[in-house]
Amino acid sequence: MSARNIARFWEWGRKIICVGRNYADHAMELKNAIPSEPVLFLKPPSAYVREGSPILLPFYTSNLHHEVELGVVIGKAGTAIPQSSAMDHVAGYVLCLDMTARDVQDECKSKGLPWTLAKAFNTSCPISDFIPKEKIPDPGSINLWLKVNDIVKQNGNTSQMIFSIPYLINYISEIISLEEGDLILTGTPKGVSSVQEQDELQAGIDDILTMTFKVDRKS
Ligand SMILES: O=C([O-])CC(=O)C(=O)O
Ligand SMILES: [Mg+2]
Repeated sequence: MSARNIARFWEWGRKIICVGRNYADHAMELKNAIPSEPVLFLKPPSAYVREGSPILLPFYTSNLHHEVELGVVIGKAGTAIPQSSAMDHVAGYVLCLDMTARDVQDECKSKGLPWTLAKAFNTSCPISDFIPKEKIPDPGSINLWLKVNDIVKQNGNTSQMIFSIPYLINYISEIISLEEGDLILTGTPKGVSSVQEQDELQAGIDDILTMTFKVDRKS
């Protein structure tokens, strides 16, 4: 058997830890308070979808939203990782979409229920190719954008994050040990909106990378 390749980390079946409300402008557009601690939730590895395969609309939503996010790929395991050495645990990055059934999430919020149905369904985590760490020397200052059918919906900069990547790695790893091949989704800037069957989503990071996904209904 050949050695495992971090550039195909999504095949390893490791955790996807998502941070919510990490950009004040997005927290405000959904009328949420600015958090004083990171808001965390999980997606299963079955949420991954790669370019060439569609994002499938769950049958139980009529308001599926896109959220473009920077994903941080963990390359070295650790528990209670100090902020000062947090970046040593990063292997690279991916561009991610945190697909969210917003109507279902709103219902979960009002009933005090977990967000699993809203956030963790099959194809709820489209990802780009792996970006080695060296290609993004300053992940705290890059532009993320997303277009639906060629119309710009999201355009934010990671400098707007409330909690930085080292802060998040320290905070998360105090609670949930990080393993090689885990992915952290770092939250979305403002501009989230509804997508429909047959829409085309294009997203990118500066001039580093773009990715394209189509929305479809399960046949
Ligand atoms: O659903 C939400 O608004 C929370 C979230 O994932 C984000 O802020 O990226
Ligand atoms: Mg999100």
